[in-house]
Amino acid sequence: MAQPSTVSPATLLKDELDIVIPTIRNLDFLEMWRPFFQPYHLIIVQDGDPSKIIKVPPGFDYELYNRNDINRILGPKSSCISFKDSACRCFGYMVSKKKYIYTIDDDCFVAKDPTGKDINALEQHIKNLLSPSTPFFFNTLYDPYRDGADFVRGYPFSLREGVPTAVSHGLWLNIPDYDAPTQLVKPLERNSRYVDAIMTIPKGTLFPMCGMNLAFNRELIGPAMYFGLMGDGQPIGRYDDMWAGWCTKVICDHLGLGVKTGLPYIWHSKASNPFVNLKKEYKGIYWQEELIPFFQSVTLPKDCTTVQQCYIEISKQVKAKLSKVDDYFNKLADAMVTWIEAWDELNPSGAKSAELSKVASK
Ligand SMILES: O=c1ccn([C@@H]2O[C@H](COP(=O)(O)OP(=O)(O)O[C@H]3O[C@@H](CO)[C@H](O)[C@H]3O)[C@@H](O)[C@H]2O)c(=O)[nH]1
Ligand SMILES: [Mn+2]
Repeated sequence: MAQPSTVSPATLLKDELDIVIPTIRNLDFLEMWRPFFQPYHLIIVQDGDPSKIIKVPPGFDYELYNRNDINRILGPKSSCISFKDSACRCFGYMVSKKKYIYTIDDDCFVAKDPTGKDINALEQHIKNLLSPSTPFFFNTLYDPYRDGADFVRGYPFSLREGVPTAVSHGLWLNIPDYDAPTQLVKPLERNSRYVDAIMTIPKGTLFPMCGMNLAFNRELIGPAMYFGLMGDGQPIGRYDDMWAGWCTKVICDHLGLGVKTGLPYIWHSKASNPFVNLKKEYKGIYWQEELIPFFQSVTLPKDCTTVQQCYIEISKQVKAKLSKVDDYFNKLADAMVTWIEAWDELNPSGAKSAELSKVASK
C-alpha cells in the first residue's frame, strides 16, 4: 500500500527552501502570499534597470540582486545570465544555499480550490517533492502517494517504491501559459478548470516546463535548471523555462529521478502582450520543431553520474547537433559550460560531491 503523504505544515522546510522571484515590477503580490511565504527566505532577482527601486512589502526576509550584483559576483561568467527575460531567475538558484527552490512570477496570486479555500501552493509543492515519483509505469489513479489514492490493480509491486522526486511543476488558473500565436487567436480564454490531479511524467516523455509556479530539489537537479541565454542581445526570448525543462527531464530520466505535474494551482493575473511575445518567441516556434527531436535523441553515457557531467555532455551534443540550426546554439552550448563552472564556484560542496561520485563510478 502506498504510504499516505503525511507531510505536515509547509513551514517544516522553512530553513531548507528559498523562494526565487524574477522581477521587473513592484512586489505587492507578496501581500496576498504573506500567510504562506513570510516564514521563508526570498531571493529576488531584479531584472532591467538596476537603479530602479523595487519595493518589497515589510516583514519579508529577503536578499535582492540586480544586474550590477550579478556582474560583481560572477565577473566574466555573468555572461551566462540573461538580461531582460525571466531567465534571469536562475541566478537565484545558483546563489541559494538551500536544498529546495520554489520559483514564482510576480503576477501570480493565491488561487482558490473548488470549495473556495485558499490554496497553499508552496505546501503542495513540498508534498510533491517529499513523496516519490513513478516514471517507469503509469498509475491511472495519478499520484499513488496522495491521501486517498494508491497503486491500481496490475501495477508491478517491484516499482511501488518509486524514485526521488526532483521537480514539481504546478499549474495556473485564469491566464494559461500559452505561446503568442495561441494567445492571439484566443485573447479571452481563461482557465477555470481545476483538475485535482498530480501525475508523474513518464520516463522518455518530454514536457513544456513553465517557470511560473515551479519547485525543485536543488541538491538533486539544481545544476540542470539553467534558463539559457534569452532576451537582450539574443535572437530568442521566453524559451528559458522550456530549455531548462528539456535538459532537466533528459537528465532526470538518465539519473532515475522523477518529475511531477498538476497541483498546485496559482492564479496567474496578467496576460503579457502577445505581439511583443511573438517577436520574442518567433525563432523558438520554428526551432522547437528541431529541438524536441534533438532532446528525444539525446543519450547520456553510463559514466555520467552527476547532474554536472550530464549537463556538460548535453552541451557537447548541443554544439555538435544544433549549431547547424543556428549559430546561436554554439553560444548557448558555451554558456551552458560557463553556467556549470559558475555553479561549482558558488557551490563548492556540491562540486566536491560531484567529483567524489565521479571517482566512485570509475
Ligand atoms: O524582461 C523581463 C520580463 C519579465 N520578468 C519577470 O518574469 C516573470 C514573468 O513575466 P510575465 O508575467 O511578464 O510573463 P508571462 O508571459 O506571463 O510569463 C511566462 O513566460 C515565461 C517565460 O519567459 C515565464 O516565466 C512564464 O511563466 C515576472 O515575474 C516578471 O517580472 C523579468 O524578470 N524580466
Ligand atoms: Mn505572467
